[in-house]
Amino acid sequence: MEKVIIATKNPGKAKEFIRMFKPYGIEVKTLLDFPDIEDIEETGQTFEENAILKAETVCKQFNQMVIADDSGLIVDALDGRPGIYSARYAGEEKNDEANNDKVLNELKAVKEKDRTGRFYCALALAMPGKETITVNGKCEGTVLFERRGTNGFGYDPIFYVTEMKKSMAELSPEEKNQISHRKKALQKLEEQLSHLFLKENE
Ligand SMILES: O=c1[nH]c(=O)c2ncn([C@@H]3O[C@H](COP(=O)(O)OP(=O)(O)OP(=O)(O)O)[C@@H](O)[C@H]3O)c2[nH]1
Ligand SMILES: [Mg+2]
Repeated sequence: MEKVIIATKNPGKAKEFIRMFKPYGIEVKTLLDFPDIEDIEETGQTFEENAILKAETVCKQFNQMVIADDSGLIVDALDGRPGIYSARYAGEEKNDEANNDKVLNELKAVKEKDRTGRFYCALALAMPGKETITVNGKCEGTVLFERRGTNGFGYDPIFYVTEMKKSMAELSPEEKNQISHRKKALQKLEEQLSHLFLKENE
């Protein structure tokens, strides 16, 4: 693979993908490079369905290999919410601060041991004339009682990563990219399609 379009308009995701693809020497463009492309309505009932929808729509428009990411935070005490509605949990305008406030508020009375959850990422790779491939990755943790850290985006400040003993927003970009749901999903894609992911010196 020489170049890939990531079908996202989320600047936080875009940054993470650009960094993750660096070692492969693969040219990455995102929809932030193509501001005229219209928003794709996420009408699916699952992360996978939405990722496929985004990847296939953009693949048709560009006739090129496209990866889409549909992701979100799943909180057990909230029956899986915000889930596929993570981006717009507190309203249509996609406000990270308001989303975090809403989750913290809903969990106000929930004890630490019951605040478990995970970030989930579904990736879909759409290729002209081929079957779309989907993979997923998860990152387990708990929801904090207040924000911690300033890195990352979205719910990162309120999500404590069990494996790292830090909030996601306290991790450096490199650290987050080693353990994130997004990285784990991309690793699975690489395992399935190793011939597309050769590093520059291989
Ligand atoms: O703290 C976070 N760290 C993460 O690593 C992360 N990954 C996803 N999310 C949340 O889930 C929504 C995705 O929704 P989503 O997949 O529809 O993306 P989006 O609408 O933001 O952009 P697009 O890719 O659709 O253009 C995002 O907006 C965030 O609220 C994350 N939050
Ligand atoms: Mg979206």
